[in-house]
Amino acid sequence: MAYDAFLLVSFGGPEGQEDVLPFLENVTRGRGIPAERLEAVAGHYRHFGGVSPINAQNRALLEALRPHLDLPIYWGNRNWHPFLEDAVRQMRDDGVRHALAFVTSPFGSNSSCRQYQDDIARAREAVGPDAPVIDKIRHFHDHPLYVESHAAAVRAALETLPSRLSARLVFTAHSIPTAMNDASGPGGVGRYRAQLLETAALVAAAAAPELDWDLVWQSRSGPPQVPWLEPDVNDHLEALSAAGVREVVVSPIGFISDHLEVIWDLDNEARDTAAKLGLVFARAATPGTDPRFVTMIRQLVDERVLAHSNVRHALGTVPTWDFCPADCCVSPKRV
Ligand SMILES: CC1=C(CCC(=O)O)c2cc3nc(cc4[nH]c(cc5[nH]c(cc1n2)c(C)c5CCC(=O)O)c(CCC(=O)O)c4C)C(CCC(=O)O)=C3C
Ligand SMILES: [Fe+2]
Repeated sequence: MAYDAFLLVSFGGPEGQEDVLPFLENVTRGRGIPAERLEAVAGHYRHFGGVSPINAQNRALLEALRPHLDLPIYWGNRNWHPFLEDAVRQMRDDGVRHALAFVTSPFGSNSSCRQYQDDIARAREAVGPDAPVIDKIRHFHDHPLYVESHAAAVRAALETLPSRLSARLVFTAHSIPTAMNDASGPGGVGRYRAQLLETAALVAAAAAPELDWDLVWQSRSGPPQVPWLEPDVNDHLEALSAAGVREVVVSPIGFISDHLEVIWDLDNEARDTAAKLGLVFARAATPGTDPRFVTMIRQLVDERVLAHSNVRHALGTVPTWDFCPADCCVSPKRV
């Protein structure tokens, strides 16, 4: 396939106190998030001066990628500047015809895949008929370099523990409504949780096959009466402590960099929970600009540009594809 641009597509985050509320409005418009939850999340951003770490992390990723890509690079977010629509307009003005998009989430679900594709479609529509065609790069939840990047971080975190032999690995990902999980994948097969279980198993096997591990969830939102994936990481730490576990490594395999959810919900909240329980707690790093992760992106681009569809680096058995079927992760839209 002849691509003439690379587009990084991400979530976006506020870059100052005055950005916090308009950003949260963009994220939660029509989504029924309770006011108390929004207040709390606004407080997390305010705690860091109203600055989300995510935009700086994307800038750093683009700088790390630049020497590895032969294509012009663009960047657009769903929820904050630089917006996707502006990036698509710039591409159009620069004469780009067919861009390849890397979305900063490895997994399927309405929130982590379909929503990004819908937003790309909306941005193209806004720009008009001469907007470039934009293809999304496939899921990479079991790419050997995604797995190895997290596994190396788990090994490094284990090194910091007094007695790594009795440690428990606790893998975390962003919780989503159970109905959204059930509807993820073609025809609704619970693909989000299935992919995360596969990532967790692969990272555990690569990092410390002798240790027990669990997959749990973090950063639940939404109204309390709507069921989301459980258990929450904090509840799980209590259960582990009650069962006699003394040391944990928490590895956020659902995140590619240290988003606000990682630095607040894990480094503040979960760490506090662990401290109250007397658990030794180490948080494993996310890929960020790890050279393995950067190389993975290069490989995913090559996979599409060279159209060597028989060369798909993948360690697991949950299938991935270049173009999502029309019925993938569509319904229910939002709960
Ligand atoms: C699966 C998933 C990912 C991982 C995949 C991906 O990366 O896309 C993710 C990432 C992120 N989520 C983020 C921020 C927020 N997510 C929210 C709300 C929600 N997230 C959801 C799911 C996910 N979210 C859902 C189902 C909701 C409910 C509303 C809805 O149905 O859409 C809210 C509203 C307040 C609240 O938390 O209630 C905020 C502020 C940021 C930026 C962080 C930063 O600034 O560093 C990032 C990377
Ligand atoms: Fe989110």
